[in-house]
Amino acid sequence: MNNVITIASDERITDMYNHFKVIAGPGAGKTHWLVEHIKNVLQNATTLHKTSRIACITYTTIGAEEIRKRLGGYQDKVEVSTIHSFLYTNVVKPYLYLLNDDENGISVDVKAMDGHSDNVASKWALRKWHEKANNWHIGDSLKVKKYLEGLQWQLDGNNIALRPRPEDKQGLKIRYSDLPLYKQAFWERGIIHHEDVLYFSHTILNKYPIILSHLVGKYPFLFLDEFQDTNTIQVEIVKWFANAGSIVGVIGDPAQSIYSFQGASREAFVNFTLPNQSTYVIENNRRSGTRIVELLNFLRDADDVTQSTIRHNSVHEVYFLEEDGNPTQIVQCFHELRRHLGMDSDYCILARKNETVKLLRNSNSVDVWRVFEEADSSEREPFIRGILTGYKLAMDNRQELAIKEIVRALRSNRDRMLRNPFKENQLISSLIKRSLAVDLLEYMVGELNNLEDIVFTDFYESLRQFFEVRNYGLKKITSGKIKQFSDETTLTVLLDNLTLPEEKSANVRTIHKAKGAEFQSVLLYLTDLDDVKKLVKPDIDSKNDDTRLLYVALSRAKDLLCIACPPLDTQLRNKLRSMNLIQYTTDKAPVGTA
Ligand SMILES: Nc1ncnc2c1ncn2[C@@H]1O[C@H](COP(=O)(O)OP(=O)(O)OP(=O)(O)O)[C@@H](O)[C@H]1O
Repeated sequence: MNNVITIASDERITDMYNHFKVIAGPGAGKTHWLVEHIKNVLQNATTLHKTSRIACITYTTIGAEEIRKRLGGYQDKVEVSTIHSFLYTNVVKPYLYLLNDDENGISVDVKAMDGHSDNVASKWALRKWHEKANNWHIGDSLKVKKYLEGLQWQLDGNNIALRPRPEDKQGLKIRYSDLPLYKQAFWERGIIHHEDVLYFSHTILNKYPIILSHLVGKYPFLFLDEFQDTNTIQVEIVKWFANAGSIVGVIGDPAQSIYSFQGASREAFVNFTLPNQSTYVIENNRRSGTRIVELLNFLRDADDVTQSTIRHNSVHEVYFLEEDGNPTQIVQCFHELRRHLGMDSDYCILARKNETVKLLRNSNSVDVWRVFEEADSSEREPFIRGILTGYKLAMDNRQELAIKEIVRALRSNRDRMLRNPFKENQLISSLIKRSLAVDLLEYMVGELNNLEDIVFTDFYESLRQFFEVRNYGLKKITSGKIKQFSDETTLTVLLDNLTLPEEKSANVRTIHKAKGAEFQSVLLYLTDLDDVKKLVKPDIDSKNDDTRLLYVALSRAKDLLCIACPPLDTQLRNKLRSMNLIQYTTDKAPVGTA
């Protein structure tokens, strides 16, 4: 790489008024460096005034919490948030009304708007969409649901359009011109999805660039971590901030770009440049032991970045295990190895797909939440999903987010009347929603530990009583499919099958949910031989994310790394051995090391 300056993760840069890009591999200390850089700017920059702050954008809310914690006493002058939350607070919430009813054809109930949520094509939304688009003939509701939930805003020149992911098309004949009608159904209720935040922000800032001048005054510095996973709409917005006067700094690793399905690409990061930008590289890996770093370097052989380890005293081998149709045995084997090596600190088991995570968690193979939704006509499913997500977040020590989630589950219309599954004509204010949410969370944290084995009917009844004493009425479950479902389904099953959008303490996760995290021991659980082939013949710069996903997973390990593979042929097995990976078998002795 040309004109690149190598720095250490604890090194201060002197030209803090230039745009910058920091490129570094996993465990190099990017986040550590960013936190120190923010402190440096706060201490020394002359362009930060009383009312201005530094904006620090992270990819996840867990990432934001971590940075806030590390900033300690410095956090008052820093707004640390995800790009969605930053743009929602600073652009969408205050200015979205400007777009209503103009030639964009956008009509959002701004008053009922309360944050942004996942795009879930629930029954009412599907019904509304079919009604608006008059396309009842499109069958296969499961496929349609997946198609609509995967919709993304794509930037093409000056146009932004709503498009499906290629893998969701599955022969469905849906007119692209009908897609905005799906969004419209939500917007009319004041519901906007995460991806809509980007769309609205882009449209607002494009139409009213004067807002940018105001934002640049408020945020003279804008830093973005994990920028390799930024999509093209975000890239454009960030460039607008830079052109309008903010000092922009982006940090990332092209080899860890794993969100192509959301429109991110490693090229967008590699090619990202701003006028007079300084480019820095941090070379070492401070996280992982020697063998792990060797394997990581092998995977990114085609790249410019070769890491050296700092942790020379961590020299554990990298192991592989072959599965013979018994995942439980593999997991036991991994724990046995941890014990054998004295690894008693944290661990994580990583898999590519949600289904594998479910299998490893012994969860139900039937999608119980979908059955719930199908069985009910009073929209209990999103309500219960919301409050139980809140409960799980609280158990994950994320109280503030938990309360937000419950507040959102207490949906009301523009006249502030509670929606289903509450009875009609019950007025609620935002303040009461919040106090109800706090009470409900306390109640669930206190009670659910003892109640997990009860059937849903009983849990729902206890909820009904909870609200009744607070003068709010939930509809009763009396008969029909929902009654049968409620009598047959335990709360434990519902909780086990509820995956959080982000997880902080789960021991079994998808690779995407382990981004940025680190563990003493990692088991990467591969179910597909193609992944093993990618491991032995990696392509880190490829258009698809396959090799990079493996790379992200492997680089989460500090000391012990194990890879579980499906049954291998001799050639593949020998190839792994030639890469210095040690086979660990159920008879406990690592093959070839006894
Ligand atoms: N200068 C430093 N001094 C001491 N420890 C450091 C330093 N820099 C980083 N570390 C430690 O090294 C580990 C990796 O750092 P960090 O999480 O910042 O890496 P990263 O580059 O953001 O990694 P990834 O891209 O994999 O998320 C962490 O445990 C961090 O506390």
